[in-house]
Amino acid sequence: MVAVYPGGGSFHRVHIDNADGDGRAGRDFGRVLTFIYFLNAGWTEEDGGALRLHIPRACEEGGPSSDAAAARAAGRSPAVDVIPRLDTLAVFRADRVMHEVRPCPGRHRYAASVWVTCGGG
Ligand SMILES: O=C(O)CCC(=O)C(=O)O
Ligand SMILES: [Fe+2]
Repeated sequence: MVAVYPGGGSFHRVHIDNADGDGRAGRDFGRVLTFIYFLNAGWTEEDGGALRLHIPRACEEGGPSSDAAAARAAGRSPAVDVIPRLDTLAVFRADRVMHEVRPCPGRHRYAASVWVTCGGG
């Protein structure tokens, strides 16, 4: 799927791509992995539209980083922002990683998404 955010503050609220875990109950097509390839030449942090990945607690096993611990202590979930520059590929667990698209104030933002599925459907 290719998606365009047309500027004007467009965004995508916090969500998960497969809310049904491994998809066996048939929701969200059993998505287990998300690949997002960004198509925006010359995009900078100032253009907004970051893909914000909220780090699940399971990824902190073996010792949370001090950044993650500080974020949780402040009542926030630790997160990583991916700037949607041309030729950047983001890959994450579709059934575990909450994420969002931060507001795009000006430019059109393009991204191609592919989901790997397992069961479900
Ligand atoms: O374009 C992006 O960075 C993410 C889009 C997304 O989360 C989705 O389509 O489910
Ligand atoms: Fe998503």
